[in-house]
Parts: sequence; structure tokens; C-alpha cells
Amino acid sequence: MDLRIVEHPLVSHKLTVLRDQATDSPTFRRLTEELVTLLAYEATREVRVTPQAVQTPLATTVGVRLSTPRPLVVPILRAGLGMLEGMTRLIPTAEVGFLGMVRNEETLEAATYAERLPDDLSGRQCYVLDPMLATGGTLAAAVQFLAKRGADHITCICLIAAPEGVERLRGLLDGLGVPCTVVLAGMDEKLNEVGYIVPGLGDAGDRLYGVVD
Ligand SMILES: O=P(O)(O)OC[C@H]1O[C@H](OP(=O)(O)OP(=O)(O)O)[C@H](O)[C@@H]1O
Ligand SMILES: O=c1cc[nH]c(=O)[nH]1
Ligand SMILES: [Mg+2]
Repeated sequence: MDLRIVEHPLVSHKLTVLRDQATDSPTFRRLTEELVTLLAYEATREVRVTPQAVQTPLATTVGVRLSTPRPLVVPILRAGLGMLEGMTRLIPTAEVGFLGMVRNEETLEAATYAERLPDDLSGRQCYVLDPMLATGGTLAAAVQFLAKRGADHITCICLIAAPEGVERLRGLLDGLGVPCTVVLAGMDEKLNEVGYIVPGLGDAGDRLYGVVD
């Protein structure tokens, strides 16, 4: 597993405002989108391209175009949905699939309640979006799902991670046989006794969309 923590003053600044408990939902949503666009620049370093001739007003030259099949972007509902716009701004032609997953707050086990993905992901590069990598259970389940369908390259883009979750994911990914990259804006200190990232930013889904009981 290739772990990349993006170090950039703009990323650090935006992440700090995002963490602030006084930041309201509209600002939180905007910052989430902006952060994803910045992380996507790093996360798409290996996106596949094909040489393509182009006629400029002065000459013909050879550039590149995104290869087909296009990358698949998979936001994990709910909170990952807040990252979709920031990602598709950078790759407007990406295909989008959806996974709905929720963590049981007692057992911390992830359960899947919705899935809308292509049946066959052979030869596809997939970008999974979820702001929080806490115990790692949710991302582990998502990555296994994509690998079973044949995805041959998986990149997870998260805003914040706990070291415990990253290690759990590393253990899984190293045995999966699918190249996988995890891109973060920040690695936090730890998980607390109820599975929240500390210092973190609280519940990302609630801060994006309000509390749902
Ligand atoms: O690494 P883990 O311990 O699995 O926790 C991380 C998950 O928890 C949050 O989702 P949540 O279950 O709160 O659902 P929501 O997005 O609908 O709020 C978050 O968005 C991740 O999906
Ligand atoms: O800190 C955490 C952990 C899981 N999910 C969140 O939204 N925040
Ligand atoms: Mg939540």
C-alpha cells in the first residue's frame, strides 16, 4: 500500500478551518470540495493516459488524453458524497458508482445498505472517496468489494485518518494483490474509546448534512 500525506500550506489551512467546531455546514461542504480537488491532483498522478495528436494553431504535436475505460469514482455515502463534486471538477468525464455504508456505532462494524457499481471492473482504475478513515472497517469493505469485481488499481482519498485504521487497511491491502494508494490531507493522533478520530473533526456526515437519527 502506497500512503501519501499531502503536505501543502493550503491543504493545512483548509483542514484547520474544517476541524473547527464553529465552522457551519455550508462552509464545511465548500472546504471539503476544495480539499478534495487539491488531494485529487496528487491522487491522480498515475491516472492512465493515451498519446493523442493535437493540432494547435501553429503546428501538430502529440499530447495525451485520459484512456478508456474512464476512471470510476466511488463516493461512500453519506459523507463521501460531499467529496464527489470536488473530484469530478478535476475529472469531469469520470464514471461514478455509489456505495452506501454505515458504521454500527456500538460494534464499529461497517454494513452496506446500497450498491450501484458496474458488475465488471476489470481493467478499471477506481477512486474511493470517504473523508474519514477511522477503524478502517468501512474502507476495507469497500476496497474488497471493488477488488472482487476486478478493479486493478484502487486509490482511496480521505481527509483524515487514524494510524490504527491505516495499519488495518495496510494489512488487508498487502494481501489483496491489487495495487492500492491511500491519499490523506492529514494523519491524526489516535482513535478514542468510541472509535472517533482524535483530534479529528467530529462526525463528517453530520457536519456536512446535519444529524440524522
Ligand atoms: O473507518 P471506520 O471506523 O469504518 O469509520 C469511518 C466511516 O464512518 C463515517 O461514516 P458513517 O458510518 O458515520 O456514515 P455517514 O457517512 O452516513 O455519516 C465515515 O464517513 C466513514 O465512512
Ligand atoms: O471521527 C470519526 C470517525 C468515524 N466517522 C466520522 O465521521 N468521524
Ligand atoms: Mg457519520
